[in-house]
Amino acid sequence: MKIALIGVGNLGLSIAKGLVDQTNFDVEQLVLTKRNVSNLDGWKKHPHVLVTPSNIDAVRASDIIILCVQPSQINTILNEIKDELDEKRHLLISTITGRKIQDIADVIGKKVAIIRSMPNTAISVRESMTCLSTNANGKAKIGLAEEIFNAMGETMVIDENKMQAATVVCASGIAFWMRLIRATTQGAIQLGFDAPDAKEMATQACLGAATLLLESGNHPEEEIDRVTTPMGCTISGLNEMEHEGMSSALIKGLMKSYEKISQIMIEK
Ligand SMILES: NC(=O)C1=CN([C@@H]2O[C@H](COP(=O)(O)OP(=O)(O)OC[C@H]3O[C@@H](n4cnc5c(N)ncnc54)[C@H](OP(=O)(O)O)[C@@H]3O)[C@@H](O)[C@H]2O)C=CC1
Ligand SMILES: O=C(O)[C@@H]1CCC=N1
Repeated sequence: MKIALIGVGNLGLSIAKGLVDQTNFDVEQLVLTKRNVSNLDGWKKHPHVLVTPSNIDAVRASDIIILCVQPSQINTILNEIKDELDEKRHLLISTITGRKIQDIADVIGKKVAIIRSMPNTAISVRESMTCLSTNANGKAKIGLAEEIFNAMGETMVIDENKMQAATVVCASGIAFWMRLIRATTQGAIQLGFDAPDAKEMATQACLGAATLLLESGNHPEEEIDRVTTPMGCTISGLNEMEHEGMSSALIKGLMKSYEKISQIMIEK
């Protein structure tokens, strides 16, 4: 595959790392673009990676173009590359928050296959939960998008009208889970562990909980029931957390995050 990543910042670099580390398919060429490429020198040593500030060169050299710029930057890029886009050759994959497939199609003015994706930064370690949606023009290429993102984690094809919700749960979700792990680390330090040990304990406990659910298919409460000894320490801690509003705070945070995406959608 010949892939271009346009706008390699936080997410673009994570995808680049995931792509070069995955082994499911050959990346014949990977083109990375950003305006200031000085921090991408390390990438030049990769055999199939080309670094360039030219989005047009990237589109000419690639079949699959993954757009990773901020929402406010996307229209400039689309206007810059639209004349180079070929309806038969190119697949455009957007990672842009709050931008509909139709918004992109309207700027391009061509029937190029467009797929909207929502990966997260764990794509760098091939553990992303990536949601995908498409419209009629992109349907024939949804399998190709699944192949790409399945090599770097899990994928789920969803209706486009659920993409904002998926952004909050899966992409922002990385930050939310990080904060929970950090809070657990702080608690462990207060209980007497040094910071590195506390972080390792919190992180492995989190991985263990997630793996239990993934491998058993159980509901979280079923696994909680196995841990909570009657009159024991776990239920005491858990109930105190709920009295302090833990579940409520998380749900309210997800709703606030969702509200913000509606605002991003208006700010074109
Ligand atoms: N960060 C995340 O976890 C996730 C982000 N997203 C979405 O991905 C997109 C990118 O987010 P994120 O990576 O955090 O943002 P960043 O700001 O980190 O990255 C955007 C990159 O685009 C480059 N850029 C800006 N203008 C141009 C241009 N004209 N041509 C080429 N490159 C350009 C910038 O570099 P330079 O200034 O050098 O050009 C920058 O490195 C957003 O739309 C976001 O909503 C989606 C899921 C998760
Ligand atoms: O915070 C944001 O707006 C983007 C979308 C999801 C992750 N980062």
